[in-house]
Amino acid sequence: MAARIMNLPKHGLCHLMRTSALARHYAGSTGSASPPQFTTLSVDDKTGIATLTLNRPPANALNAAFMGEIARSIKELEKSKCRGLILTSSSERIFCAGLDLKECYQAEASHLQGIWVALQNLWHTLYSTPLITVALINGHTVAGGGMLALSSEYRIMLPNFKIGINETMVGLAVPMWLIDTYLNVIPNRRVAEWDLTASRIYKSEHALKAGLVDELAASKEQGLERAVAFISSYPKHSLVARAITKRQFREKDLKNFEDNRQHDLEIFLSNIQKPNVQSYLGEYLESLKKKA
Ligand SMILES: CCCCCC/C=C\CC(=O)SCCNC(=O)CCNC(=O)[C@H](O)C(C)(C)COP(=O)(O)OP(=O)(O)OC[C@H]1O[C@@H](n2cnc3c(N)ncnc32)[C@H](O)[C@@H]1OP(=O)(O)O
Repeated sequence: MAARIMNLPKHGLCHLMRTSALARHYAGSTGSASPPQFTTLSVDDKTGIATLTLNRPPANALNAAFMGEIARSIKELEKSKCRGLILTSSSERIFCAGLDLKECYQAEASHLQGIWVALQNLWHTLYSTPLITVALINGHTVAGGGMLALSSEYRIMLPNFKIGINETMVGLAVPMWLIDTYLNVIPNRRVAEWDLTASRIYKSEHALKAGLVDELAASKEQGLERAVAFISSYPKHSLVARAITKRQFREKDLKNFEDNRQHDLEIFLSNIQKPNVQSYLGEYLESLKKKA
């Protein structure tokens, strides 16, 4: 396999910017350059398929630097000759545990802004990319991790893991763009509403039945083979038309998001800083620690 590891540029978050300026500043921006810290990227030159491996132990929890790195890799791949992207994890247990809750607890408003804008940008970049995207979910994936999986076009999951969007359980409302993303996969509005209001978490086998994932694979190796097969099933001559068609399906959600980007940031900042949400976050973090 003709594979290469790419070094891609890094983010440069300025935590001192005011809310509105910040949202404007980061709209369409994924930051400036420096070597990757939390991901590895390999590209197979023969197939044009890239594999981006999330590597921020122990839980691939998303902080601003990590999210900026993922988004920048996607943007770089779009400029290259790549046709497809496989997202996977270096951990054998966790694909992604969502936002880094430790960084959301008792944090400065400017830090929270940086996290949320990075999440918005990552969602926008992944959801809108013309690349063929596959999430190879080789571990638990919840909340922001669920967002990564659901924003991809195809999901292959290993058995006995959990997937879902549990924001309400953490005391946070699910943003509209994430509801739209969920509906793109589970178009039954009643099921989607129930899942998201109840913070429903599916086991792999049930997620397959519900249509939340597309295939189960017995191992990561088998999952990678299936992901390559999925991406390769699109003939070369169809790629431009395919990308335009994908964009058309997702355009309304992307526009809704752009129209409400600032408002979405304000809602997050107001919710996450409420004393009851912060106090619940503290207890939740304690409960995660006690499990160990
Ligand atoms: C206002 C609008 C809000 C809209 C929100 C839209 C989008 C995103 C929001 C979010 O993402 S909120 C994040 C919510 N995430 C969670 O609730 C996940 C919590 N974690 C788990 O449920 C479990 O850890 C797991 C992912 C199911 C894995 O379970 P497992 O038993 O395998 O591992 P643990 O022992 O629980 O965890 C290992 C290790 O990782 C630390 N950790 C886990 N999750 C997080 C996290 N989200 N942030 C920071 N750290 C996390 C956990 O504390 C353990 O650490 P150590 O004790 O080993 O140091």
